[in-house]
Amino acid sequence: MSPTFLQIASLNLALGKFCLKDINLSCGRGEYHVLLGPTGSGKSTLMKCILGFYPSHGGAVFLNGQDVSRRRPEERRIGYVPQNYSLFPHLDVEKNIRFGLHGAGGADADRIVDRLCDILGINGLRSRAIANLSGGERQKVALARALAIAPDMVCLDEPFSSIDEGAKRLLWVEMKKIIQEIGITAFHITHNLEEAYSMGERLSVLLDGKLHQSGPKQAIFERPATCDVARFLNYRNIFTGTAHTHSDGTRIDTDRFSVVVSKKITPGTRATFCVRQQDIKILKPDKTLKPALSHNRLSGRIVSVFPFPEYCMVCFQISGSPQIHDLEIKLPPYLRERHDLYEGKEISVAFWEPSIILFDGSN
Ligand SMILES: Nc1ncnc2c1ncn2[C@@H]1O[C@H](COP(=O)(O)OP(=O)(O)OP(=O)(O)O)[C@@H](O)[C@H]1O
Repeated sequence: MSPTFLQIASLNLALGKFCLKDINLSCGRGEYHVLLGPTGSGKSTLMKCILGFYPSHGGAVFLNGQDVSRRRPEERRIGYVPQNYSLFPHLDVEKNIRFGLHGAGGADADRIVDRLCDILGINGLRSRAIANLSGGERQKVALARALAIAPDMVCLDEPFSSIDEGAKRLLWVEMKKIIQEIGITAFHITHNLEEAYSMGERLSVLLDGKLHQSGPKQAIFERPATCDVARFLNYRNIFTGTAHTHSDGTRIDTDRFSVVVSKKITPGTRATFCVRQQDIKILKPDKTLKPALSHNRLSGRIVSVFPFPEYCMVCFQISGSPQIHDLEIKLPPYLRERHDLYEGKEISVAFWEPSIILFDGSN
């Protein structure tokens, strides 16, 4: 991570029944950081603490090493694009952007507005009324207004929520490029997993007012730290079982099956783990099993097959299990034909150890 620019230290806030609980988060200079969480998890509230709209009830916000917790919003030099953009409908595009300059005029102000209109590609919109702009155009005007103060950081609250799916993807790329070109730190909030993955360099996951995980995006998407993060990221196949000593590490017995992991876990403790859907292999009956797969092999039947265009989803029931299905397996579409997968077929599946994610607290 580049040198820290934003640091939130042990921040607490209570708003009615909702609380932000002991938030610790840092974001490097020039980093594009995405705060991810479901609706109502407290993302906007946390952003408003950074902006200085809410005083915290304990803890501090540092910008560039300075404690800004007692500074007013306008003293923090943060550009803000609110969720609905909050553009002024009675002013045209250019006047909206100039508003960001707090009424300053003169050659410097003209130069800033010209540059922002150039960078954002909105020169042609300068005299247009806000009411006649598309969602994407409004978003660029809101961004230009936020950038007019030459901030050190920009906070973007769900900037694509009112833009249709197709346009969104193009804007993800365009907006990130613009912000990187300007070279400022971005703090962006969303509940959209694809948006977070496409735009963020580092991510933080906020669930019910608590920060569960913060780090490089691959680490979060590939190794969620808690089962709540995993569930939010659409992970399936989450189980809890009891740990037992095993010659290769630990055997975890769930009520339906056992897995073996190399980590040593105190015998008798409960461990929660997940088996990644895309890492479960369907075994060919005639092939000898690779040793790496031999510990974690299960027999059963296919309960259903969903051939989606991008992948094939197979629901698998372990022999003798009382559940309708135990595992969801995600395969590339061509494997459906190769393995001749259909409802009711008896199959064996296996997974190697790296596809088993042990969650924090499994000691
Ligand atoms: N001023 C307030 N007084 C009392 N409760 C509040 C206040 N502001 C927000 N809340 C509550 O705090 C919780 C978090 O709200 P917040 O807007 O931060 O969530 P969010 O994660 O940004 O959600 P969304 O994605 O829907 O915008 C919600 O339950 C909300 O009702």
